[in-house]
Amino acid sequence: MFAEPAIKRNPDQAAFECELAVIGSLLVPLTGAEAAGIVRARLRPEHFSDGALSAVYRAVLDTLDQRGCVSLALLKPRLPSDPEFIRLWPGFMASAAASAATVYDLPGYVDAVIQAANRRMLAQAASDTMTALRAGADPTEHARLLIETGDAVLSAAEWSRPSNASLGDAIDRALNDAEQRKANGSVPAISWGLTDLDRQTGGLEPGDYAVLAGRPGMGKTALMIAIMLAAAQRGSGSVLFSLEMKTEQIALRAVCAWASRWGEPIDFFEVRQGRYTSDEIRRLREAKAELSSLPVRIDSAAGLSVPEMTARARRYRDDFARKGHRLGIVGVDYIGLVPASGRYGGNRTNEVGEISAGLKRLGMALDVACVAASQLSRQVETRDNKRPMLSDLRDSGTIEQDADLVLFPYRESYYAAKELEKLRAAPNADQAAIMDAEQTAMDTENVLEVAVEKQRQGPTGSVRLFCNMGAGVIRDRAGC
Ligand SMILES: Nc1ncnc2c1ncn2[C@@H]1O[C@H](COP(=O)(O)OP(=O)(O)OP(=O)(O)O)[C@@H](O)[C@H]1O
Repeated sequence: MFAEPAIKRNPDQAAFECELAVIGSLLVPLTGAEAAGIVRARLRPEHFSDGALSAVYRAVLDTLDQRGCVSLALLKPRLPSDPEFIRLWPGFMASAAASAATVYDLPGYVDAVIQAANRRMLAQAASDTMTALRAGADPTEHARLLIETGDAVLSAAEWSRPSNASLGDAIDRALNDAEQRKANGSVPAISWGLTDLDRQTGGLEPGDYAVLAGRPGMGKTALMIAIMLAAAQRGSGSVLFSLEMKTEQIALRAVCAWASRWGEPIDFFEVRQGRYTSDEIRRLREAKAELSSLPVRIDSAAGLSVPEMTARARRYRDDFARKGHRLGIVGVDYIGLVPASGRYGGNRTNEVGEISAGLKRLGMALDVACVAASQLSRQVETRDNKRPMLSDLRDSGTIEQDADLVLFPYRESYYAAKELEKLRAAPNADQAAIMDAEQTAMDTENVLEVAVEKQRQGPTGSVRLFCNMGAGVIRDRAGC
């Protein structure tokens, strides 16, 4: 066994031997490329216990990619140039080649390397925290560090579920899903609770990241609440992280919307002012009883970061599971209020990119759909046609790339009402124009368009839903 200090500084001998076996497997002439396919998806250079090993791993993968095979001569230009490393690495490569894992055993070795990396990371965070706390450091800052580290460890454990990498198994799962849908009449894995939107998108899948983007007032929050409640009613537990509104405000909107689904609308603004009839309060109490039995949680803790949301969502998921429910949707209202890590020194585009990628990871790690609201810039309103376009997301970090689905809720009535106000306030009011505008405002009052502008797994298109913004109702138009 090769064990000189420049390569092997970490005391964890067993982990080091696994790292050696992994690198060795990539050096085997006939199966190196296959081994690379197995390790690449899960093992990152940082998982190795030593910078020199990370460099070797990276160099071997790059060489396999570009040349299709590895040899000491091909690797040499890609490796660290410090003299001690150069002296030791031929011996190290010989040891690695001698202890190579077979492609059959490789997943187990990869697990062991990741496990050891997580052990080191967690131990380091715990030891740094202890040292800092003993020296009087701010506990909240260190609690955040521990949550972030714990989240990274748990996410890695969830990513490493067996069989995810096998194409054959994945095809089986996809075909089984398709058969099940055929048998159940195309019931989606996670329904939006809105038939037309389900038809347009096929519903949501665990791991999907969907973004509801629009200007303020378009109905993003109302749509988010409607989706959460309807999904829960159809059996998918849902958690809404509301960074904008308090739980009580969301709850009032939810109960008014639920009580108003098919009857006379109950305006949440009026109820909040204490203005309601005895019939309305009776309907609200009935709606409350129904909603209380649904697996829905509203979490409005201020300033939650993505790792904090992930940690909390995991707890909600486990809590639901204990009660026999499955967490299906995690909603975030809205991305602009999620704090970033500070790594990008205030560069908001990069920060939004970090948050967006984190939300995609949250969905993948917890096997749930993540639905996040995002506010578009004023630029949308400088155009005659104020319907948003994908290019309006260009300033929003990598949202457009990260999202599996991008939906633009749009209410013509919002602009029609403004136009009417403007016409009425004009000094020489044009009566014909006012009548036209009144007609448009009336025709559009209960219409919410949702444009599906990006869908990774299907076509784009637009659906028209019924809305009553005062009551927060958003539902299918059927029966209107
Ligand atoms: N009683 C009411 N009658 C008509 N419209 C109403 C009523 N109450 C609220 N609204 C409208 O509903 C919209 C707010 O909906 P919602 O909060 O879902 O939008 P949003 O897109 O989330 O907005 P923001 O980004 O500002 O939070 C606003 O345009 C508001 O004017």
